[in-house]
Amino acid sequence: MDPRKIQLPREIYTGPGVIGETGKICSELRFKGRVVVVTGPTTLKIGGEAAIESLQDEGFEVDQVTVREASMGDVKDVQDLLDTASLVLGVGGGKVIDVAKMAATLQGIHFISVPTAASHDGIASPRASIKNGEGTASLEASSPIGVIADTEIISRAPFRLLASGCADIVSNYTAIMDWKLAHRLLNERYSESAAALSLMTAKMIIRSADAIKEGLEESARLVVKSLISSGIAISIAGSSRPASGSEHKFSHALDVIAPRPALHGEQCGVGAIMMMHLHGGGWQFIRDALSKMNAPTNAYELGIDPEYIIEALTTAHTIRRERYTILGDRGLTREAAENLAKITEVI
Ligand SMILES: NC(=O)c1ccc[n+]([C@@H]2O[C@H](COP(=O)([O-])OP(=O)(O)OC[C@H]3O[C@@H](n4cnc5c(N)ncnc54)[C@H](O)[C@@H]3O)[C@@H](O)[C@H]2O)c1
Ligand SMILES: O=P(O)(O)OC[C@@H](O)CO
Ligand SMILES: [Zn+2]
Repeated sequence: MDPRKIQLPREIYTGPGVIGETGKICSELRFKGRVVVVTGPTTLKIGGEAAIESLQDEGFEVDQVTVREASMGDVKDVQDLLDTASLVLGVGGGKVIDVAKMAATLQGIHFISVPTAASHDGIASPRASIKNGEGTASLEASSPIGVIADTEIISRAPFRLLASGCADIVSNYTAIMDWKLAHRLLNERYSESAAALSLMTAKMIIRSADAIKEGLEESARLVVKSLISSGIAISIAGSSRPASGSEHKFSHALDVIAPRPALHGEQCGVGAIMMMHLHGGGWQFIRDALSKMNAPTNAYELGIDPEYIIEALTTAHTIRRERYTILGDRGLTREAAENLAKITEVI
């Protein structure tokens, strides 16, 4: 990505009921004709139908497609439908948004992000995490031209998804520490402003932990804005560095190894506890913050066998090798991984 360029969403709507204005918003953004709405199996009913109805009321011709995973195959399936489309909308969780975002990028048309859960910070980011043969690749994509975050829908999502989004933001702490380390050791390009925004977002969500309650529209709005802010830090940096370091390597490793991975943000939060200890920082601070948000803090709460935690710790350094972190080039030995997970009470 060109370090001189910062690509951001043009319009961001956050509030109860905004999904009912999807058609009007797309018209005001000067789109017309045929659009494609990408949803997940469950999010078609949760938000897709309302968005489609609003688009049709505004005179758009709408096609809908359902995706189940965030693989290159899913991206291609969506892209094959985009020939005469002027716009793609992704209505769902992180995987749906990433597939819609990547398909629009490859097709060279605009994308609007319509999150139905506040579970990840890909809502407004210019990245797409797409599964390839070995695992998950963080691909450069175009930022959404618009975000339509209906906080009424998001507040009704399972609270676990909201807590996962909070954990994804808390994990910015160790991502920034890894980025600083790589800047000092390897003179990697570092953006003070992106780092400051990312860290401020994490500090803010921790300070607001008591206000993040199940079923509250205000809580959904607070977390959505933080996730968008984290995605904007990624835009400013031109990479996911402000929000993805060794804790994300651990999560991506778990996605490959664990038979039943937990949610992305949940895994990154537990990864941040352990990586904070590796950085010599206060892991209890991270653990207590996650606990306050009812996000998982250990293997048991992730529903993942300790053996997979240890194995993911010993292989995490092999994920995206070019991104230097506290794991170094050789990663953790098995003994060191076991010690780390025990000291931080993850296993
Ligand atoms: N591109 C980026 O910058 C970025 C950033 C963070 C995460 N990600 C990616 O996002 C994915 C994680 O996203 P996720 O945690 O949302 O997982 P996900 O996309 O698998 O969604 C989790 C589940 O929540 C359900 N869901 C969504 N909204 C709902 C609602 N309102 N009510 C009930 N169920 C609802 C979905 O149907 C799905 O079953 C990972 O693939 C991760 O790599 C990408
Ligand atoms: O680049 P990756 O590691 O997919 O990270 C993006 C996002 O998960 C940061 O919260
Ligand atoms: Zn993340």
